[in-house]
This record gives sequence, structure tokens and C-alpha cells, in this order.
Amino acid sequence: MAGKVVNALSASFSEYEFVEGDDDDKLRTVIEASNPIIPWIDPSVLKLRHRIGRGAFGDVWLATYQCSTKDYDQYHEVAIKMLHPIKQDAMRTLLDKFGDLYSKCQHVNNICSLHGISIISGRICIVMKFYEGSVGDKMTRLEGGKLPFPNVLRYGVILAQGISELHSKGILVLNLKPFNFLLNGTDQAVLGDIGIPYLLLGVSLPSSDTTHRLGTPNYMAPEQWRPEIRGPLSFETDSWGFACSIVQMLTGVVPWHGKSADEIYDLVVRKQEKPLIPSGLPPLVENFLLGCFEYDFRCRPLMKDILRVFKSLEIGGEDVVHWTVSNKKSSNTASDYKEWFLSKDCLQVGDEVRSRKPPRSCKPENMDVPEGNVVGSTDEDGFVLVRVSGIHDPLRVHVSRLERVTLGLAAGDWVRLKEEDKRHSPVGILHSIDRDGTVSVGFIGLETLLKGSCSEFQMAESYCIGQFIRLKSNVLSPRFDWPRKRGGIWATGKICWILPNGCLVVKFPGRLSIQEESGEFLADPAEVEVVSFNNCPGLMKKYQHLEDFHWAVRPLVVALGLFTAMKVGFFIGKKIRRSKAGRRSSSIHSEVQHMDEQTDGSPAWVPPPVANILFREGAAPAR
Ligand SMILES: Nc1ncnc2c1ncn2[C@@H]1O[C@H](COP(=O)(O)OP(=O)(O)OP(=O)(O)O)[C@@H](O)[C@H]1O
Repeated sequence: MAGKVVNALSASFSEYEFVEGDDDDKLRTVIEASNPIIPWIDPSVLKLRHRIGRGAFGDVWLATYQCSTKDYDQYHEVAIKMLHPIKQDAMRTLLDKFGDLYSKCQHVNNICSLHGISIISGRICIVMKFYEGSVGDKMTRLEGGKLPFPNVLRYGVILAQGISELHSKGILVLNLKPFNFLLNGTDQAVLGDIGIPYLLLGVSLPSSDTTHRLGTPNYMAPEQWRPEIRGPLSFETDSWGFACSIVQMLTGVVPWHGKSADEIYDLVVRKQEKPLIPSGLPPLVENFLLGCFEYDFRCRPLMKDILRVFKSLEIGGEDVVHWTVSNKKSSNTASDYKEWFLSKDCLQVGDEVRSRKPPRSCKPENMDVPEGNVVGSTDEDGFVLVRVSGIHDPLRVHVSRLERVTLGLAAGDWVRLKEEDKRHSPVGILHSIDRDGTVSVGFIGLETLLKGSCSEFQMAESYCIGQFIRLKSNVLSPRFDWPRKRGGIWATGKICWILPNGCLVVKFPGRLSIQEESGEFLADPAEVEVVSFNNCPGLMKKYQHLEDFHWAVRPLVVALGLFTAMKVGFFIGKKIRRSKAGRRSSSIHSEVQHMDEQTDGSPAWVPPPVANILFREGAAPAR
């Protein structure tokens, strides 16, 4: 082993690109000045031994940490996460965030303990406790690469506890996977790689690839790919990664095995596909996995919900041994599927409520409760009593049909910032409102939810799937690419999906597109306006809007027009011919009559063509 020991300062790092001219001492001063909470570890006491692994965010090294006292020296094995080079201007932000992470992680159970921070050759090094292996390593040693169900449950409970605790402190993990589930000497799982992607959130990295991808593609939720556009990131983002890890532990197969990052992006983000859920699982687990793979994170369970499910199965005890999981796809449908969003806001007596709008819809399905107050709950599961003005007795309504309204706002409402911030769109979607008026809102341009007071916002126009929209006339350079019609005017598109930050996913059924594979465009809600027959002035504009419904409308109308023109032409032609023939026959007629009078009434002299005309037109030769 000793031979492998490498002095951190003199190590040959030819395989890495270092930030040239960086001075470790200067960086050390920055670290110490910027955040006194973070324990600084002198690089001279760290000896790198060998690299354990290399990931998107840096390399992990096994190292020796020399702790010296007056009397003796102690050597500890530590793991060092050496981050990829970071630009100087981003250093302070990152260190501030690390300081916050470090202090919040103190006393959290079941997570890898952090020793401190150091700088080696210009690269930030996070020094942490070393563990002998990970769940991922253990799986590779097993036949079929999968773990028995009781083991998955045992690891799952411990990890969910750790993640849940981190969430309660506002930390997202964003990189949950079996190789980051470390194992201690007693086969207890510990969460490693805590919050590294979260630290790098918003920090400009040398590789644009990693900037746009915060995590490992196989385990990434849809909103994790470009969170400032498809986000925001939320606690439920970790539920997706956790569920991917559970599926992998149960089946031994990495989600989206053998697919490239681009292919995974296409499947998860564009096609809204979910990782395969194996069959043969307890219904509770199957339901939680289904919930974790919801495209819209608001419909996924939170880590505390997952923990509850896992704990309830653990209490089930012996039974879990008998669950045999098969790699075949589960046939579970959404019919018995729990709606997790309901567990996120429990109604209380005194709450103002109204009928719940279906997600991404503009109108409530019913208006049973346009405005009411919860006055009590019934013993039956999920029902509350609501007093509605004008109705004598309180109504008994299921909570799933109600939404809480606080200070005029409810989760899912569209809101506009009273004072615009250039960094993001002014229009967003309200994700939650506390009873004291504290809100969290998702905006295009922000990677995470914006927290604030409801007084900073006002109601905005809402959008729903199926509406037609076009760019406002005053928008000259839109946030996202937008197609134009013939003549250069902005095309009108149809909303086919609404992302949790209010970003509109738009298709253009009126355009026959071959260029864009998916034909999908994005729109900032602040830059568009709704187009409908009612707001199209004049017949021409109304017809133009009809063309937006399908690209075939125009050719069909043109074909119909041509056909009608041909028909009319043919009809008029026929008419003209008929009237001409009529005129000619009557003149011939009179001529014949005239000749008859001259030739004693014999028609024998009439030339055959004229006779033909006369007979075809039904005119009998005069006798
Ligand atoms: N504290 C630790 N003790 C022991 N091994 C660790 C520790 N932290 C990480 N590892 C191991 O180091 C290896 C590489 O980890 P790392 O997190 O860099 O890789 P990755 O997860 O593939 O990449 P990234 O997290 O950058 O996307 C993994 O196999 C992991 O199990």
C-alpha cells in the first residue's frame, strides 16, 4: 500500500486539466475568509493513494489524512471528492454553499460524514469519511446483480430517513444511485455524494454538458435536464432517483440500460416514458414506484411518504421475504394508484376552500363549492364538512375535490411578480401557499422554486392544455425559438403540455414540419396570448385560425375551391353551350321553315350534321 501513497502536492496529474496559474494559498485564504464554519484541511497532511472512481462532477480518491498531536501522529483513511476545475468567480458561491451544506449536515443520521475542505492543485477537494464499499459494489458481486427484497427494504428505510432529514433542511441530493449508497462495517447503508450536484447548481462549469445535466442520466427526473427550463428542481426530484435505485436493486438492471444520455433524454423528457417497474411487488411498493415516476413532480410522493410506505412494509415483517420480484414489466394501471399530491396539503377546520381545478385546466370541473369554509371533518376517510354561503347545512365533500385558498391564492394558480426580475420570466405557477401567506413559485429561468410573500405577486392569466396561442405582437425576440408562417408572421400553436414552472410546450398542428423531429416548441407564458375564434376579428382571420388546427386544412380548402371552381366552370360552360345551341337551333329552325316554304316541305335536302343537331336537341323537323 505504501508504494501507492502519493504526496498530494507532488502528484502527477497529467491526466487532468488544471486551472493554470492558480495559487492554492490564495484559494485557501478565500476559503477561510469566506466561510469560517468549514474546517480547512491543509493539503500537506493529505496523501492521495488511488482513485476509486471518476464521475461527471469529479474524481473520488482514497487518501490518508495525517492528524498530528504533540506526542504522536494518527493516520486515517479518508475519501476525497476532487471536483473538476471551477472558474475563480464561481468559487466563492460554491464555498458559501458548501459552508451551508456542511453546517446543515452536522448531526444528520445515515449520511456520509464530511471532514472538511482542501485545495489540491487548484481543485476543490471535499474530504469525507471512507467506506469500504457501496450497495452498487455489493450488487455486482451477487448473482443476477439483484438484492433480495428484505435487504432492499432495510437499505431503503435507512436511506429514506437520511434523505428525508436532508430535505427537511432544504438540501436536495440529486444523485441517488446504488453506487452512492455506501456501506459501513455492519452492512448499514449510508448516503454518499451528498448534495454535490446541488452545490454545483448555478455554478458555471467548464463542460456545458454537465451544466445542463445535474446528475447521472439513468437516474434523472424529467425536470433535472435543464432545470431552468424544464424545472424547477424540487424534493420530489429525489423521489424519482430513489425509485430508479430501488428498481435497480430489485432487478439488477440499471434503468435505461444501454442507452446513451441523448436517448434517455428523448425517452424521459420528450416521450414521457417511465423506467420499467418489475412485476411481483407488494401493491404498496408498486404504487409508490408508479407515483415516483409521474412526469409532473407535484404528483410524486415526498421522501417522508416513501419512508412511511417502507416502514409499514417493515412492520409487515416475515411477509416481505415471500415477495419474489420478476424482471417482467408490471401490468399495474393507474386505476388503483394513489394521488400523492393530496397528502401534501391537509385541510384544517377554518380553511377557506373551493372546488379543485383539474391539473393544467383553466376551469373547475364542477362548481359545487365556489367558495366555502371547512367547518369539520367526518369520521369517514377523507371527507370534510364545508359551509357554503346560501346553503343551510354544511356539505360533505371529499378532500380530493377541494383546494385550499389562502389570501385569494391556491396551489396551481398562475401568478405574476409585481416587480419583474430580469433573470426569469415574470409569470409562473404557484406551488404552495402557507397559511401565513408564504409562497413558493416556479418560474422559467430559475432552477429551484422562488420563496416569497404572496404580497409580491398578483393573479395572472391562466393557460391550459388545448388552447391556441401566438406570440404577442410586441415580442421581437422571444425567449425560445418560435416558428413563423408564410409572410414572416408568428405562427399560432396549440398548448400540449404545461411544465411546473409555467413553461408551455407547444405543437403546431397547422404546420407540416419535417425539420423538427418532435415538432415541439417551448413558450414563455409572459410572451404569448390566447387565440380563439372569438378574438379573431373578421371572417378572414377566423379562417386563418382554422388553418392552425391542422396543416391539411389549407390544402383541403384549396382542393375544395378548385373542385368547386371546376364544377361551376363546367356548369356555366354547359349553360353557355346549351344557350348557344338553342340559339343556333332556333335560327336553323327558322331557316328550315323558310326553305320548307320554298321547297314544298321536303326535308331530304337538309345536310346530315344539321339534321343531327336538330334531332339530338329534340327538335323535330318541321313538316
Ligand atoms: N466516502 C466514500 N467512501 C468510499 N467510497 C466512496 C465514497 N464516496 C464515493 N465513493 C465511491 O467512489 C466511486 C466514485 O464515486 P463518484 O460519486 O465520483 O462517482 P459517480 O457517482 O459515478 O460520479 P458522480 O457522483 O460525479 O456523478 C463510487 O463507486 C462510490 O461508491
